[in-house]
Amino acid sequence: MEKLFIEGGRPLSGAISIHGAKNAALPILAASLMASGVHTLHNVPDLLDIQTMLQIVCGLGCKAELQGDTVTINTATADSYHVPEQLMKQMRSSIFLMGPLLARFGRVHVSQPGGCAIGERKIDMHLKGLESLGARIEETPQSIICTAGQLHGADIVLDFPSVGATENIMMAAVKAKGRTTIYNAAREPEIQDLQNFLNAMGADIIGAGTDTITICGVTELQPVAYRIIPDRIVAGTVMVAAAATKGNVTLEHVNPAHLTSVIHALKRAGVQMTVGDDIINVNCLGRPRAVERIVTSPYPAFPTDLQAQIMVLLTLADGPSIVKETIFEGRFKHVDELSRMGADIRVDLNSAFIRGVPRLYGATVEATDLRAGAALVIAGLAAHGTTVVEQVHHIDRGYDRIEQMLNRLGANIRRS
Ligand SMILES: CC(=O)N[C@H]1[C@@H](OP(=O)(O)OP(=O)(O)OC[C@H]2O[C@@H](n3ccc(=O)[nH]c3=O)[C@H](O)[C@@H]2O)O[C@H](CO)[C@@H](O)[C@@H]1O
Ligand SMILES: C=C(OP(=O)(O)O)C(=O)O
Repeated sequence: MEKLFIEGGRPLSGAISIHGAKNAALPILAASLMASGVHTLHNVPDLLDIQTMLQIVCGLGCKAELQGDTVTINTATADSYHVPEQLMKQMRSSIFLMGPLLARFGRVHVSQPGGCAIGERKIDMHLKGLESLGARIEETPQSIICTAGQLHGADIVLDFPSVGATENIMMAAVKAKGRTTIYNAAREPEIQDLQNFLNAMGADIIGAGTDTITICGVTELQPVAYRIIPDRIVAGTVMVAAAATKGNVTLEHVNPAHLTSVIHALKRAGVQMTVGDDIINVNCLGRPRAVERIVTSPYPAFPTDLQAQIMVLLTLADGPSIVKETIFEGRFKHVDELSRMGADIRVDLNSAFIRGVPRLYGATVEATDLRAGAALVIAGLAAHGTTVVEQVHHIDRGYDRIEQMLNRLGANIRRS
């Protein structure tokens, strides 16, 4: 098992280009199955989850490879609607195969998806949505078999604006007969990216980015070339790392509009932020200011995927802060690890009460999930002494060689 060895105490400085978004690339890769032929996807990050998705689509009969940041995928040879349990278990995003396979083959055989241990993460809204479109679902603890003749449009009201359920239903509805409207849809930028990709293939979708998405069924889709949006969570992670190390970093190839809540939170923490068309400069001169309250919520509010990272900054602030997590019930696992580095945090239900300390100290800590792991890397960069982060494979799910990215900004991180 690889570990990261971080020598802390060096301010990050310089410029860095942000890679493509995992959470956009994964559903788009799955959606490419719906149009037979050769697709070219640009700005695809080289991540563990992307490799897993490529393994899955190859297992379904496609030919796919990642070269540089470009995936070429030939879906013409796809001949299976069964995703083996061992691959399903490796990531949550394996569930994105349901909508596309149902749309292409009228049948899909999967099992419960895996992914970060950050909560129960049910898939009931995905399944209810597909049922509304006319799919029949047989669910056992081992497998989910979903069949349909011709899917039909439907009005679907989500109980909660689930990102994954919105995307799965959108994909399944693209070739359904008639019109589907998803109410209380999630509004994340990755959903807009999926809409743009599907429309480029010939779908007829409007409304992504709002809470009402309308999909008019079409019969034909064509393969396309498409560029994935920048990863707003990787960008946010670097922004917090720059601030926590009192650094001065310019992020390039980002979309500042996707980061409004994060920029706002950092400004409240006293960090100087300068925003251009596709660049953001982060400059932190002194100790961060405490922030009375940060609450995670669906987009455009503060993202749960940056909750652990911003908490690190607040552990170093000049007073008390509160971070409330409203999306996932098990997303405070980094708190115990940060406490081992000298942070003063008390958790009560879904709120973390943080009392800022002047400094953190290096320790051996465990990445329990992807973003908790990223937060520990930031803590290690800001801490005095050496931090060892174990279970790095979690971090590799969402960051393309995090140590190389941060070392380009002056960090001292070794993987071994
Ligand atoms: C690949 C991807 O895009 N992952 C993102 C996606 O995950 P994901 O799509 O899994 O997140 P959801 O928006 O679906 O989950 C939000 C909440 O709804 C619950 N829920 C969800 C579906 C369902 O059928 N039933 C149900 O109860 C979940 O347990 C959770 O409490 O959005 C999350 C919330 O922004 C992010 O943290 C993840 O990085
Ligand atoms: C929770 C995350 O991803 P996933 O939904 O793929 O587990 C994440 O990206 O932080």
